Amino acid sequence: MKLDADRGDTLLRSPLLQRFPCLLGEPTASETLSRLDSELAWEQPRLRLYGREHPIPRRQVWMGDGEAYYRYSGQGFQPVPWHTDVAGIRDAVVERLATAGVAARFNSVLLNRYADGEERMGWHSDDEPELGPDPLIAAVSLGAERPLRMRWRQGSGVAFNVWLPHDSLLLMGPGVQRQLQHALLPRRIPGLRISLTFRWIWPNSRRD
Ligand SMILES: O=C(O)CCC(=O)C(=O)O
Ligand SMILES: [Fe+2]
Repeated sequence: MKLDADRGDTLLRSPLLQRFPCLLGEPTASETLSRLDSELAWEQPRLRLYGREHPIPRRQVWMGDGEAYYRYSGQGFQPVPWHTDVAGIRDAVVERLATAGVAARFNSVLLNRYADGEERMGWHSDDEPELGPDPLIAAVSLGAERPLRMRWRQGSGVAFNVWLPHDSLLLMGPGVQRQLQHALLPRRIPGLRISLTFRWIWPNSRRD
């Protein structure tokens, strides 16, 4: 059982897309979900889309080391300091990936809070310049199981769903952002979901 969790589930070999179950275990995973929900200062910034401003259809917190300044849709985000639980999840991710033979480091995380299946994130790749040319991104899911929809940016490959159960980890390896886009589309799935997408922001890449 332990071995299977360590090896995970390889969804794509090139670029590497791999899903691991049971990152934190219970009751830690469920307790962490409710602590993050109640303790973090969730924000709903307004972003400009096609010349009009809209509140994002979810809530978020940008967290990390002080140097991990990030620009996204024309706005800058200064990270809030690490919450103890989130630092613990970061360390568990690094350890699980190391066991799977993947070396990774993270100085920042975007936490996304989806109150229910109506809340969502549109099509995008995580390809901002501060992430470097071929970022490795690790996404942890807590709460309601929803599919991350993936589609190829070029060619005729078919789109597919990656279901992300409570307490799972999805590794998006180098090349995933360059070759694919992903989205969390609205679905009739009830329940709170919080995702944590861990990244490495190159220090001194501030663009403003
Ligand atoms: O909520 C998710 O699983 C997707 C989050 C995401 O794509 C991101 O934070 O860039
Ligand atoms: Fe993303």
